[in-house]
Amino acid sequence: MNVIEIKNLTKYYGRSRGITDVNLRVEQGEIFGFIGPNGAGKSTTIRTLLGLIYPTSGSATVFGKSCAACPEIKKEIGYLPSEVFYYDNMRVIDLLRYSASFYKKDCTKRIHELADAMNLDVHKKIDDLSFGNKKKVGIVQGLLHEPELIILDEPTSGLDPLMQQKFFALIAAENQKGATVFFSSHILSEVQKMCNRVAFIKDGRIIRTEKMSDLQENSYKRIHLEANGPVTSSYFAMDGVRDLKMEGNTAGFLFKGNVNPLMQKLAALDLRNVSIEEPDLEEIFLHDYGREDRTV
Ligand SMILES: Nc1ncnc2c1ncn2[C@@H]1O[C@H](COP(=O)(O)OP(=O)(O)OP(=O)(O)O)[C@@H](O)[C@H]1O
Repeated sequence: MNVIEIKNLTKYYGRSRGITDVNLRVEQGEIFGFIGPNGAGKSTTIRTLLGLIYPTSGSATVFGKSCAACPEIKKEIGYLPSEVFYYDNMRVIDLLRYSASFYKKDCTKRIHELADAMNLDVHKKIDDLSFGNKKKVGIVQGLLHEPELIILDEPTSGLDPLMQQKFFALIAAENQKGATVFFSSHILSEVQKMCNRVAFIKDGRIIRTEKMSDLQENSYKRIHLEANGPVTSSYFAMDGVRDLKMEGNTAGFLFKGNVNPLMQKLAALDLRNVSIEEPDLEEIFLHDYGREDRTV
């Protein structure tokens, strides 16, 4: 079953483009990544799914119900916005109890489990929390009712690396229990760790939807090396190397494919330093996808 189904969705804010002709489906139990640069249309898509804004044309459904016509579907969604704003005078626990009061179940136990998992002191006043701790309040608030669909919009901004790990473990556990996750981000590595499939959005349009396993096999890595002597291009004359740039004792290039033959060749160099980086989004857009449309 498709938990999310978006068909030919277009949203204009007055005359300015939000998203154009977006098509997406997210199946039950998936962790689906939604990735794109600033202004691409991620939040617009999410706000439409939550029924906070209405499509100019096309449709969006969650659990088979129209997002525009059925505001009650919000109760089945756990939403973590990219930025959280609260009444500063409240205590964390009071805010969380207030949020829980919108659901027809007792969320007390889950509130404390989540707060413990995220090292959040629920007895503090919100005013006294750091940005990262406020973000944790948002995480607990989004998950306390054990939603069947979790929508995350840039969820890790403001969390330190340890908390990011804890957060991802929480989301993975919710997914294991059956929750479907829609995960919007502009950080590819974050999405790569978690997701089964990913859609790329740029300038309001989906330019590609890809299984994560295919993406990892097919994407270029950026390799930089510095040798103790001059480097010649013969070391890099092999399939999978492109955009080779050499200067003195250094070389930089993109590589796709089996790394073993490359490493064997490079082992002949007297290397001072080497780095292998995952490509950033722009590189993936530029080198792997261009501007073609393709979906799986
Ligand atoms: N309320 C609004 N009024 C007018 N234009 C808007 C509004 N909200 C978004 N837009 C425009 O819609 C486009 C998509 O914006 P959106 O916020 O959905 O992108 P995003 O991918 O979430 O970006 P970011 O990563 O920066 O949050 C942008 O061109 C933006 O300027």
